[in-house]
Amino acid sequence: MESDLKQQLRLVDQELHQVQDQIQSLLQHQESLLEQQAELQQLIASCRDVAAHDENGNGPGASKSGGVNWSGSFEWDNRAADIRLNLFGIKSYRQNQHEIINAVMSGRDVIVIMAAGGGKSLCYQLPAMLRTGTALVISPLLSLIQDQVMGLTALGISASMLTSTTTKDEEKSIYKSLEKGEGDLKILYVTPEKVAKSKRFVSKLEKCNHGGRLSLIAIDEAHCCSQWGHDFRPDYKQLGILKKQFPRVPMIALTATATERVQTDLREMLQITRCEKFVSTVNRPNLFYEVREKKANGSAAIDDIASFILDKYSKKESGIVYCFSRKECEQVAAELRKRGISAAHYHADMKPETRSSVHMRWSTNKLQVIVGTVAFGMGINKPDVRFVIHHSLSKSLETYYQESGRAGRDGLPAHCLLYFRPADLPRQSSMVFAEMAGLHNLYAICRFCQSKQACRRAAFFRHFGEKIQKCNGMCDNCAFTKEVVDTDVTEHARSLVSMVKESNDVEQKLTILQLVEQWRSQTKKSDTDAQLAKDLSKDDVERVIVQLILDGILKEEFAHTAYATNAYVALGTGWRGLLQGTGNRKVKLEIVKGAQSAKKKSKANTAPISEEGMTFSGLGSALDDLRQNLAASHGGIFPHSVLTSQHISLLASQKPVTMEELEEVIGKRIAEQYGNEILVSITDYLEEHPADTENGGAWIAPKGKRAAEGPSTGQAKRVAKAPSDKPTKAPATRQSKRVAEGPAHDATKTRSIKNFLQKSTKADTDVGPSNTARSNQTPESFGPSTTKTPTKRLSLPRPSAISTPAPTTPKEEDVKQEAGKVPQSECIDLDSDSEGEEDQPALNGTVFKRENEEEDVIEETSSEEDEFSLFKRLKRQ
Ligand SMILES: Nc1ncnc2c1ncn2[C@@H]1O[C@H](COP(=O)(O)OP(=O)(O)OP(=O)(O)O)[C@@H](O)[C@H]1O
Repeated sequence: MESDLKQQLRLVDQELHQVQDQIQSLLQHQESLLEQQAELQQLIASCRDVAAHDENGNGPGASKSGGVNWSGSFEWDNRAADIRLNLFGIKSYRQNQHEIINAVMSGRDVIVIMAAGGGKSLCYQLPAMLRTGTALVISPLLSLIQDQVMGLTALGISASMLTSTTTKDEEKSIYKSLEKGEGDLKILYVTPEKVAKSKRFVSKLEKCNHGGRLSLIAIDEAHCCSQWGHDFRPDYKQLGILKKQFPRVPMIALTATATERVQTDLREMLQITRCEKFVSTVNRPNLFYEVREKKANGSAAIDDIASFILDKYSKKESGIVYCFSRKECEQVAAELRKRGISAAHYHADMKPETRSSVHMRWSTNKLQVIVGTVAFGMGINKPDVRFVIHHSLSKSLETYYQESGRAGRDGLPAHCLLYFRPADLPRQSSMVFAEMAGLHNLYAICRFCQSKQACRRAAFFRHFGEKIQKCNGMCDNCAFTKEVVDTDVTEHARSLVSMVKESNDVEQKLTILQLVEQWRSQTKKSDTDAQLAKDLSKDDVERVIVQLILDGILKEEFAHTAYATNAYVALGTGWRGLLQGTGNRKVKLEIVKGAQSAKKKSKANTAPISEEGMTFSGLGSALDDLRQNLAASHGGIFPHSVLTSQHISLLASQKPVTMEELEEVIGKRIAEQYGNEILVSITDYLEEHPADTENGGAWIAPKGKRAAEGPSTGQAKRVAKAPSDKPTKAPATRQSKRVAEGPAHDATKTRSIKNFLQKSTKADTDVGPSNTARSNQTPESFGPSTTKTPTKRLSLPRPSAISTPAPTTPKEEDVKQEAGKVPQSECIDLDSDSEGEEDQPALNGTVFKRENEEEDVIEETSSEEDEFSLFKRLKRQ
């Protein structure tokens, strides 16, 4: 009787398992359908936009909504143009900026989706300058806030922040300004916590609004509102109260990426359901995407990374290497240092002083590479990051887009390199499986990595629901020719799945790596299957297993211990179909045979320029030196706060030689601050290179490679279109024409400019026309008054000119000190040919310590508060 019942129970259990599998599979299917639905809706919306654009004859960013053509003329146009050029130093608007500014100025709520480096800040900073009162900006990280406030202060804009680092006196004066309108505070930055937790602050805001002085509210990194976004912050959820309290104040929510679902969340949470939406392309044409197979041997993998950096970035161009765990960061940084690269680790488990110092050294180009966990993320404002390397897989395509997108924010060529090894999958999956759609997102990036043929860029377009655009050879699969064989591995797959079934039947759990080992050793011994083992390398077997997981034939299962989560392989929903051969189910694997070579250039295809480093040449290089020196002598501000790379490119091509000409390129404010030095640098250069009509000193890719299209400057385009490896001729600007006409003419001209400068400097010192403006500036903003000696040739050493690493430089010593901090006991054996065994128990599964990145990020946010004063102090030193 009892045995009958037990038999029945077993049957019910079995059926329950099957039902659960089916539910799981249906849920996955539902998830993927929802995703497709969102993507299709977005595609339909963008088709409508294109149709509207065609009808109206407006540009792609033009937006006409509710009868308003945001690209049209508005009463503030002239004032806006004046502030744009003369205050912000920006010559023309980029896609959508003008329209967004018009919508905000018209009092509308707006969602802005614009890629990293696209120019989101201008969209709220410019209206903040145009409108009366104070703009409130909510930003998630102190480091971001601090950079923005410093940048604005350097431009002479009254900007402050209210954070835990604000002194009582500063707070008092900010509150007075909000309450009574004292002072002229134009932009106030706060973290979301301030809005969510400080009643006092909200009541001051109410007073500010009551007095008609709350000009607008900007929510930066707005994707943090949504649980569907990649960086959810609970405090962002509270921001809905702002619209409730201040319904008439325009709100602008900005983010680099937001799927349709995230956008819906944003609208609802911020209570701006009737807002205008401006979506710019996610395309970053200057980024070259590449996925490489990561070698199983840890040391060989680092060798690969090191030679990539040393070969292509020998001028110490900045880069980031992302790692999975803190321990891995320390080890990889130490190994890179051993290979002659100036690198330091960065993660949440470091003293605030050390973290701040690493960040500072990297920001000021004294350290080439930061090796960080994803905790080193959102706060990065450095525009000239030339490469982002992922030593380990990201957790989704979206996070990869964000993390790799920290490269090339200045619009110049940069390289995004991801090292993928299928055996890295369980490390990530054991971290994300509990997240909503965690596995679904992780498997999407695995598919991206497993593919040897599909365009990487197209994967991003599809993911973000955007129409596919040309890649122009800017990813490995489009740039390189390789023989990819679509290999039928159905038999191998069957054999692997049988093995999983057998072990599951006896309740034995297998990790991916254990399955690989067991399968290889058993098939080698088998009379019938020995050939199967010979067909595939160990790496290929790992790839087949991951492919089976991606196809739902196998699945991952997770088991918890007190300290870790273990990932195992189990039977997925499709295993029966494969084993029974129903539906002619085939399993295919893309296998690359032989070496890859660069594809022949097609009409659209440029050379993979990011294969090479990028640097300025000629006058561009002289101006690059100058901005480094000026930044250092002006209280250690960032070089791009003096001149952006776009400015340098324009100056190098247009070669202005009078203050008026210079103002046309960089605007009055920057010209007022640094104009004399810039003109001296240009005239000196022209004097020394009278025949320099070539290239104009724009950025060049060394070793004769062509540069990709840079930021939206005419010069960038011209360089990109150069038909040969020869440097491109400068456009026929006034100056280049003049130079071409004869050096004698120019020499006279440059001498007279020098005379003029000498005179004007003297006048400056005596009565100082530009002193009036400067007298209002804080010493910290503008530093020592180097503008007083413009005629003296600036010949300070060029920081970036330090070529090969010299072990005795203080910089290297710093780095060695960092190395000394890595406890030996924590170092993995990089020579072992292990499958990540350093993190695994001997027998029973893949164990990963819970050093997850979320923890890192949270820690960073809190400890960054403490770091701020340190950061400021270090910056001043
Ligand atoms: N219209 C423009 N023309 C030239 N440069 C511009 C323009 N608009 C903005 N920039 C410059 O582009 C750079 C990036 O701008 P910004 O920091 O606003 O980007 P972002 O969209 O906020 O990027 P991220 O999401 O990475 O923070 C800045 O140096 C900014 O001065």
